[in-house]
Amino acid sequence: MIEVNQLTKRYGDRTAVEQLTFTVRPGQVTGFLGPNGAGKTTTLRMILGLDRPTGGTATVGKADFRSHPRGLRHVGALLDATQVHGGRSAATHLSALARSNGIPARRVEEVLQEVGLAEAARGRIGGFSLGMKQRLGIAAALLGDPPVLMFDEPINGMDPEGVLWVRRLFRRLAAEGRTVFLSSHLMSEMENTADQLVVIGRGRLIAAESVADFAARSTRGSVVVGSPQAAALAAVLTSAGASVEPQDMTGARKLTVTGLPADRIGALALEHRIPLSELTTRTASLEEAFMELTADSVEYLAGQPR
Ligand SMILES: Nc1ncnc2c1ncn2[C@@H]1O[C@H](COP(=O)(O)OP(=O)(O)OP(=O)(O)O)[C@@H](O)[C@H]1O
Repeated sequence: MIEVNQLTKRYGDRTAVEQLTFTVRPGQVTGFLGPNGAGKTTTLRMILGLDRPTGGTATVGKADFRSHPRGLRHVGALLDATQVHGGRSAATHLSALARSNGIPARRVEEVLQEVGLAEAARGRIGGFSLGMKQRLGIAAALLGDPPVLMFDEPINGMDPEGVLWVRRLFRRLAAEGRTVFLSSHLMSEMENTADQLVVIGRGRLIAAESVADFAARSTRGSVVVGSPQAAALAAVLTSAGASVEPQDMTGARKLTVTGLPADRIGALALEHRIPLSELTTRTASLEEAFMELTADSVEYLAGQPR
């Protein structure tokens, strides 16, 4: 369990994290989402005791992380996969970590196997791809067999096979009863991986709820309607209170309608003797829900100075 309470971090007059409060529970994968610069890494660093909060607290298993002498047995974390000594081998790197954390040496081989680096274990880390470095960082996090695991953007640089592997690994770790907390700036990465979401924007909490609840909060369901008489249909629907847009630049025969349900649109078309070629309800995707809820907190919007 990770508990964050009123956590705040300021750098001079810049506020990176503002009064964040949330709980990350065991037995589930929790996604930590926010646009670039939202404060995810800063929050993870404070939970790990690597940065000192300006205010508030972050505890792991009821204890401040710094009070645990054998850190890696308690929390495994991957923050920046590129921050490893390039001259060492993966095996040497992990062996050093195992020694300094009082972890049996046999765990090194076990985690190397687990992350698929057994073959590459004796080669220099300097020659590793980003995806391999991510695997090595995950191996280090798993080394102490900890009940709590935190990963900052773990999927960056991974190929599709690696993404699939890492998703299965996170699901399995959660099924074993561990607390699994993953950051990402992409909702699509969380859609198939996470049970719960903590969403932040500009350092503030936007949502802390299940993936399903988060998706349901997006109000923007719409209906796609196709008709050979799209212009006449648009006029009818608009006068019935809907808002109507052509579905794409070329699709003069297809409309995206919000504000009226599909059955009402069908009834109106029948009433006005307008034939329909399509009538499809679209629920907003998780990605759309995320963009909608964080729209006010994106730091850098293309083409729109703030
Ligand atoms: N050491 C620091 N000194 C000054 N400002 C900082 C420092 N670290 C982070 N910040 C600022 O705090 C804010 C939050 O940064 P952080 O790296 O935590 O965001 P993030 O959500 O992890 O973003 P990304 O997805 O881009 O990695 C940013 O505006 C960043 O510029």
